[in-house]
Amino acid sequence: MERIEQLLVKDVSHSFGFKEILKNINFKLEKGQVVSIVGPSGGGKTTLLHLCAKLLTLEEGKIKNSFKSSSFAFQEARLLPWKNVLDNIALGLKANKIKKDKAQKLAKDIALKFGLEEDDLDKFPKDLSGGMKQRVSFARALVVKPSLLFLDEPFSALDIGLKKELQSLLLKTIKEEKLSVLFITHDLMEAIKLSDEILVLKAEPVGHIVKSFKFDLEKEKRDDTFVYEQTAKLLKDEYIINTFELELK
Ligand SMILES: Nc1ncnc2c1ncn2[C@@H]1O[C@H](COP(=O)(O)OP(=O)(O)OP(=O)(O)O)[C@@H](O)[C@H]1O
Repeated sequence: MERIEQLLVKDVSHSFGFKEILKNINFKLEKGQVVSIVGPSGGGKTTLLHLCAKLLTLEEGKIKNSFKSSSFAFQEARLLPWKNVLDNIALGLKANKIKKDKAQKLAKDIALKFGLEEDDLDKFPKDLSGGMKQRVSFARALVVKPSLLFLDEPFSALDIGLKKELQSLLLKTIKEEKLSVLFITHDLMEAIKLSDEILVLKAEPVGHIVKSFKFDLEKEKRDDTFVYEQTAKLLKDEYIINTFELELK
């Protein structure tokens, strides 16, 4: 029998010292699904993502991750400065004990797919633009073919063209490889474009989920008009207004 791949978060709370950051967080992420956590700065999004990815020790509640494998891409690319593009991408493959020749080939294929040029492959991170670093970071996260991908605001530092390009590549990968994604963002439009479900995390008095939104339209069919319309609708929702402390004009 095939095992069910899912991420189950149950009654999770977290504090740093005496400061409570998250309280009673519950949600589920299933195979092939994209769930985003949106909320204002300081609300505990990164803390929650890190708990889910086991980058932080869980104190209270349960997190059950039955996905076969997972990987992570951060807002800053976090490349190793002493390794070139190809070796940075191949890093995870090396950890998975894949032979060097094969690892280099897989790394090259995905680098080209993510818009890097042949000439870029032996460059070091210091010689790359921010956008190129982000492409490398994405390629590195996806080359290992994870079944679950954790994303920490991966598009926030990118210009609008590159943002759209990488988002489309991500959507394509999600569909083709049945990739599941948990990502955090404070960009509502991005969340609407990419998610099956959006969880709204409010900071006050302690980080908690106040509402969830689901979209029926397939992600590939969401054009700019859909995203703008849904954003306008959400911006009128009292939970969103309250969470982001928006003023109605
Ligand atoms: N290691 C830590 N030790 C102590 N406090 C921390 C630690 N990490 C985060 N915090 C605090 O926890 C709170 C939530 O931080 P977190 O980074 O999870 O929020 P966020 O919603 O991701 O914000 P942003 O969007 O600005 O990254 C903040 O008040 C932060 O100062």
